[in-house]
Amino acid sequence: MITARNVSKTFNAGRPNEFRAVSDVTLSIDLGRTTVLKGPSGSGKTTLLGMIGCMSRPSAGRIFLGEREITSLPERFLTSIRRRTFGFIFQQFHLVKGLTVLENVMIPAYPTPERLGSLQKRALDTLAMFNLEGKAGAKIEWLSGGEAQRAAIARALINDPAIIVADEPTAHLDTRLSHEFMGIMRTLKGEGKTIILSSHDPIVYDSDLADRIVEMRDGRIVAAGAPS
Ligand SMILES: Nc1ncnc2c1ncn2[C@@H]1O[C@H](COP(=O)(O)OP(=O)(O)OP(=O)(O)O)[C@@H](O)[C@H]1O
Repeated sequence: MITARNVSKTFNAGRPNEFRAVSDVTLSIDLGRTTVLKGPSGSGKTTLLGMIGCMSRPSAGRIFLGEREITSLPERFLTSIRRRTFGFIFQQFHLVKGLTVLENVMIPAYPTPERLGSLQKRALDTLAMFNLEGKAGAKIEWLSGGEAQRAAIARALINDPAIIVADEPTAHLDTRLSHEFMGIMRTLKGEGKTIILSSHDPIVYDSDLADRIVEMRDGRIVAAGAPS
């Protein structure tokens, strides 16, 4: 279980533009289930996901991964937990132009003592899961929207994370690709992955994949429960 206890995040603290993006959030996320953070733009979903996924630290409150409190760990431990535990899929994919598809998929594995050949094989095997092995040597910007989406998912899976975090994953996808994305998430859930999605897209929050909907407004949780 992932637990957030009284978590807040304040940007620009002490300055005139101080802003509290997340306010006193307490939340438990079950492993092996799919949780959807739902709420309007600016409600704090990305900020909360970032803290849960060890990408940023709360200004107040504590986050636990199982029994282990991760909030106050030194940066190098946090980085190591993040890499081993979480796979991230971002709103605009954040694929790196100029690099090949294979290189993009390998990025989250670095730094690593693993031999390049072995890492490349793992990356190719991951791309093959998405029928992209033939595109491994292509520049990432040559891919179609659907291919780029699948490359982004492959990249999130390279370290075989237990938890997939996807921030507004369908925001830039058409309806067909959005459904395809949810199909891939369904397969990953079937393999036992924990999935945490943020979205204001009904294709995501109305999906039968969602076990729990957490609704946010102005940095706070206003409702949480099974989908109605
Ligand atoms: N680094 C930052 N500095 C200052 N304010 C920030 C920062 N990051 C986010 N915010 C503000 O915090 C609020 C919450 O942002 P956040 O990205 O978490 O919302 P969101 O619910 O994910 O929105 P969206 O659905 O548009 O992605 C917004 O008002 C945003 O402008």
